[in-house]
Amino acid sequence: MQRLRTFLDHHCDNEAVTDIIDGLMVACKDITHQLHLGSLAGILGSAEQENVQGECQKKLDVISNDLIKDTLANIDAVKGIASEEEDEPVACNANGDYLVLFDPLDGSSNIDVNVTVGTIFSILKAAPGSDAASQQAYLQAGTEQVAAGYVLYGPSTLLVLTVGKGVFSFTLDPRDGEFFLQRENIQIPAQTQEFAINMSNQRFWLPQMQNYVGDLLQGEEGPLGKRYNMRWIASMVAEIHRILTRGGIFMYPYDNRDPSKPGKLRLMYEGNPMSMLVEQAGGKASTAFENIMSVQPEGIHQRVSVVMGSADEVATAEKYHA
Ligand SMILES: O=P(O)(O)OC[C@H]1O[C@](O)(COP(=O)(O)O)[C@@H](O)[C@@H]1O
Ligand SMILES: [Mg+2]
Ligand SMILES: [Mg+2]
Repeated sequence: MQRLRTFLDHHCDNEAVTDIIDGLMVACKDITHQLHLGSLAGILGSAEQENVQGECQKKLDVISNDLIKDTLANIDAVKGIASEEEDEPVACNANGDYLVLFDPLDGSSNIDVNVTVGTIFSILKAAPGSDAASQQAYLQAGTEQVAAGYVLYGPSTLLVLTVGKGVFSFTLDPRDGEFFLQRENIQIPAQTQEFAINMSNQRFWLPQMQNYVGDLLQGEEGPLGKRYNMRWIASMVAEIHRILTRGGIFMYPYDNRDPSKPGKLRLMYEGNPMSMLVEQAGGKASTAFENIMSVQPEGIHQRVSVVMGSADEVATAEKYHA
């Protein structure tokens, strides 16, 4: 079995990116440990404070953010970081060439019920002379990502990674703290009969999305002519991992619950990295109107509509919006 570092040394022809991914995994192993301790360490529950997006932070959101931030700040190649849990970007090493954007703990509403959560990350090259303390340095489209991935904290801790040459997954062996290569060149089946969406928002979606999901629900009696199954874990990492394992379509579309928040998921550290993984695995990642990775970001915490997974099914969803 191949160790992560050995794999990266052969597969990733960029030493700086290898160091960043390797370093990031040190923090993710610490997060695994904290999650395993859970209530024994008194770290479940709310941190009694809000992040910049007005969302109530969990203690573990804050702990995970600090672990990743401190680890990355000590890696020479990292020029700056942007996180869901930081209002503004944080400059790290002036001589670094890379920017790391992350969601330290995705699906954190699931922590207290002991359901799968994850860390999502995206790595961008910093423009020469850019100021890593300013948002402007980070506002690059998803197509510019040099690497992306997530760590899923479930029954096992897994890393799923792309450096632009396919998607690979690694399992953490808790006995020696090493990640080992498990699946190579992961491919998402083009067709599916499984969808994931939070149905409780149905009345807030655009009419096009209501029509599409309405037709999914009609199954073999409707225009799509097949019966669908539904899943909703409320943890994007877990949903995307299912899709990378057996196909499916995951949607968190625009809705009009709150006009200041068109869509729930964040472009730069949720939408873009997951889109890179899905596309590298032969799937499709769309806002329902355009490719997510083509969206030009205007802010690091910008939200985006997400429709991603099996290529043919995402294309069908897009047709309803054409
Ligand atoms: O609670 P809802 O509306 O079902 O939303 C669930 C979605 O929100 C998220 O939890 C957002 O991520 P955070 O937990 O990092 O804020 C996704 O993982 C998930 O898909
Ligand atoms: Mg998230
Ligand atoms: Mg989060």
